[in-house]
Formats: sequence, C-alpha cells, structure tokens
Amino acid sequence: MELRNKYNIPSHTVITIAGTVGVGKSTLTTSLANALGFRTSFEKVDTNPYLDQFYADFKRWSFHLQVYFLAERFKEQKRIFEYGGGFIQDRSIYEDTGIFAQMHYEKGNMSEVDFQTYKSLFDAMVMTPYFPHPDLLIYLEGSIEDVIERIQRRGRPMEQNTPIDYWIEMHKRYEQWINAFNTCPVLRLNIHEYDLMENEESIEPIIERIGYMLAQTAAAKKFR
Ligand SMILES: Nc1ncnc2c1ncn2[C@@H]1O[C@H](COP(=O)(O)OP(=O)(O)O)[C@@H](O)[C@H]1O
Ligand SMILES: Nc1ncnc2c1ncn2[C@H]1C[C@H](O)[C@@H](COP(=O)(O)O)O1
Repeated sequence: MELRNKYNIPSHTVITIAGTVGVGKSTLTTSLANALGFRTSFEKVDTNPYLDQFYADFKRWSFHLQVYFLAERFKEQKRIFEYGGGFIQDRSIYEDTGIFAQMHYEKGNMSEVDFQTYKSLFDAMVMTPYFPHPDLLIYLEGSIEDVIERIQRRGRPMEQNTPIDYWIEMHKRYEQWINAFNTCPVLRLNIHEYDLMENEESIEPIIERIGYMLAQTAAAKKFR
C-alpha cells in the first residue's frame, strides 16, 4: 500500500525541512518526496549568483544574498500555492530571517537600515495570500561534530574554507531558534534515528510520525 495512504497523509500537505547547513535536509527532502509521491522545492545552490562571493566577503554581500534568497523562496512559495500543496520543501523561509539574516545583522555584516529594509520586505511577502504556513516543519538535529563532518564530506569549497566558528555559532542559533518557534507544528528528528544511505526503509517510521502529528493537529483544530 502506498505509504501516503497507509498513514493518512492528505495529498495537499506541505512539509518543510529545517536545520543547519549540512545536516541532511536535501537528502531527506528527496526520500520523503519519493516515498509520498510529492513534489520537491529545493534551494538552488549551484546557480546562486551571490553565494561564493558572500562566503568570501560577508560584509559586502550579506544584504544582496538575503534579498536574493527571499525572492527565490517567495517564487517557490507561489509555485507550491499554485499546485495546491503536495510538497516537501528543503529549508523554510523562517530560517532565512530567523537564523541567517539575524546572525549577519548581529555580527555587523548587515547595516541597521539594510536589515530593516530586508525585514519589511519579508513582512510584506508573508502577508500575501501565497503564504500559507506549512502543515509541518521537520527539524533535523545532529551534533556539531556530525554536521561539520558532513559539510567537509560534501565538499563545497566555499563551505570547507569557512572557519569552524561560523558553523558552531549557526548550530547554537538553530537550537535557540527552534525552541522558540511556534508558527506551525514541529516534528524533531535526530539524524541518528534514521539512515537513508544504508536503509531506504528507514523512511517509513518517519512517515508514520508525520501521519500521527498531522492527525493530532487536525483533531486539535476541530476543538478550537
Ligand atoms: N542519513 C544520512 N546518513 C549519512 N550521511 C548523510 C545522511 N543524510 C545526508 N548525508 C550526507 O550529509 C551531507 C549533507 O547532506 P545534505 O542533504 O546535502 O544536507 P543539507 O541539505 O542539510 O545541507 C551530504 O554529503 C549527504 O550525503
Ligand atoms: N538565507 C541565507 N543566508 C546565507 N546563506 C544561506 C542562506 N540560506 C542558505 N544559505 C547557504 C548555506 C549553504 O552554504 C547553502 C545551502 O544551504 P544547505 O543548508 O546546504 O541547503 O546556502
């Protein structure tokens, strides 16, 4: 039986995968979408015109990169809306603002006025009808050691050449951010709870947990 039906996951569901760089979002996005018969929405890293320059000079390129990511994320949001859902999304727009933009602003890589401009753009986008919140955010958590090992193994030079402190700070910020996040239901998944490389079937217990959380959320809505 198709896993989506087995665990009663509605065909219009939108699930976003959150977590720090290298933790395994894209890998899980692909596996979940295949298992559920959903479409994917990926961040495009190779065609990003700012990313390499940004890693070489945060101060010069932070604002440009954030505006670029926001525009790309918004276009994807619109695409998901137009299809009527049935998507797995690799990274949420909430991380752009809550993690990356915030961190680079606080570190002095983005000026006050640039940060305010960025935030007002974000707020205006979120208020449009294209912006339903996801039904579920899956938060991937792993130790900083595992994350750094994965970043090194994946081998994007711009990330390999970035000081370890950057990844340590981001990892800490992610933990604080997710503890305060309440925009939509959250399923926390430790990266040692599954292994999609060695055992494709480890996706099924994840789907079972997704089905359970979606059912709980639907039941809670009925009583509101
Ligand atoms: N479950 C897993 N077990 C082992 N390695 C993994 C797993 N998931 C991802 N990886 C590896 O970790 C690296 C980062 O994964 P990726 O999905 O690209 O992360 P992200 O999208 O969060 O940056 C890649 O080299 C990938 O092959
Ligand atoms: N909003 C962002 N600001 C800065 N850098 C970002 C942002 N979103 C993604 N990134 C970077 C981080 C990674 O180097 C690549 C892709 O992210 P990944 O977590 O590997 O999918 O883009």
